[in-house]
Amino acid sequence: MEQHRPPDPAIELKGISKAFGSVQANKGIDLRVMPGTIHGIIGENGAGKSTLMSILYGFYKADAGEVFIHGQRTRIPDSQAAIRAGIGMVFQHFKLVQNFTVLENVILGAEDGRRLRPELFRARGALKRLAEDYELIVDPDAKIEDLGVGMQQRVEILKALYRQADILILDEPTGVLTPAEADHLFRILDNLRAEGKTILLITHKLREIMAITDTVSVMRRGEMTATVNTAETSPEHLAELMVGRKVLLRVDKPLATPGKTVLEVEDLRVTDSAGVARLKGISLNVRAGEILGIAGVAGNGQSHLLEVLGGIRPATGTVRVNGAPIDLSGRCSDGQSRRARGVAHVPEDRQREGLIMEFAAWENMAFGYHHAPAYQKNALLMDNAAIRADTVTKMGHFDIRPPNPNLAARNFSGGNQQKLVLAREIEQHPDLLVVGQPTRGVDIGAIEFIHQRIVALRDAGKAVLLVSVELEEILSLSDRVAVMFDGRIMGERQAAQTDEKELGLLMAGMHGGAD
Ligand SMILES: Nc1ncnc2c1ncn2[C@@H]1O[C@H](COP(=O)(O)OP(=O)(O)OP(=O)(O)O)[C@@H](O)[C@H]1O
Repeated sequence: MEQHRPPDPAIELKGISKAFGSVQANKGIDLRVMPGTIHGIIGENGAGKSTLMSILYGFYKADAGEVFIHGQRTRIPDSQAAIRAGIGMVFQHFKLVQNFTVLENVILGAEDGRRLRPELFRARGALKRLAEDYELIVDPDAKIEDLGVGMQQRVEILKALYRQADILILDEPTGVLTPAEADHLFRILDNLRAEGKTILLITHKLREIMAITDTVSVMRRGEMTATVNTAETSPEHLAELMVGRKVLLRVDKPLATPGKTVLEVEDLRVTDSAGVARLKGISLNVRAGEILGIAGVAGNGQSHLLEVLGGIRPATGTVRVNGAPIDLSGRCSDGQSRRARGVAHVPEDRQREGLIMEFAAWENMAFGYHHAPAYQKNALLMDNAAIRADTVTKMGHFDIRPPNPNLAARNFSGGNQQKLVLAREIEQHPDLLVVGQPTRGVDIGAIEFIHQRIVALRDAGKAVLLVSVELEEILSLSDRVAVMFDGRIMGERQAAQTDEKELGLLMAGMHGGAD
């Protein structure tokens, strides 16, 4: 009788190692992923997930180890080789040409010496088929700059599929998506799996791992420590495998005892450079010892509110901190005076607004606080040694890895970059913390820690304004919740007296009953 040989794994890694200086980012990694499956990769910040994917995509050269694609030993010295091997990557920070159309972006780099016009014609047909087969619907003639992030991500996927990828790597694909966009992405991934494609999915969201993957591997400190069938595990078990201890998946906090009003916002209005009204008369207040959460689907004005409060976007209206009005001209230098007034700001986009990526961690730690007396040597000079020492202390408090103050911000993993910004702002013990998406890209152990620190700030009598697209985070951290829709506050609720359903209705612009 003929014996059926099991198929070769779509991806097999054997003994992959990679060091950056003294940091061993990957240590002898073995991994097998079967074709037609979705395989999740989880792990703490800095565990080495992105490094491993970069090796598979030919961005980094491994120091040791072998890659087999569908049973064939494959060398991947660059991304061209990865594409030839049928591997496609969907980046966190998209690499599309903004003023080109979707179609032009899809063929860019794939023309392969062929003539442009027939290639465009061919691509138009291919996009139509891909849209039908996988629900990957995008207008081929739209300019990238006019598309939202969810659509841009679809273009990245289309680009990979157009190049015949049958293995797709997605690194934190839902970090920038609205919940509806994330659901759509998962339908696309499901369709791709049904067609036999193999998908590697890096995410910190255990909910996503449980919902979509077949198997999941856990990385810890550069090693692959476990691989399990998703159906045989639970979020609690995965969290424990990842962090090596039990993790509280919900915040446990005492009731708030709010004091005097710290932040008063009255009739705040913003019109953007294209003349579109983004904030249409926002009024709210936050008292000492309470956390006000701002819920809302991304793009309803929350980012503009954060930027105004952070001093980097002009607005009309009134904002008072501890009773005194603050300047709303939006000049960057105003950030400094705000800090002197006890306002700390964690922007939503750590790479654009929170850090200077080429600067060392210690330089970033002084960013905005360079006038602090502890950082001054004398009237003219800053005390660099003191800033470095302070950075090391803060890195310890926030478990930032590696705890090297001289490393440039760009050489930290994404989650550790986020922790650098949070450490800088929270450790100032501000009267008012304005924080956007505090746990984006952050691992589950660090989320627990960051949540505890925000609650501790509240319990020390400080005021916190929290913006997050994660409804779970809003509900578990906030004392009061205000919902934003289309530049307005749709309603306000005590967090203990509302739920995801009611907030969801408000977030969709529907009034959910009495205010
Ligand atoms: N180009 C580089 N130079 C120096 N160190 C680097 C470089 N790239 C990554 N590292 C280090 O390698 C380690 C692994 O980083 P990697 O980005 O792979 O982690 P990760 O698991 O993807 O983390 P996160 O969940 O935070 O994105 C980290 O300690 C990081 O600081």
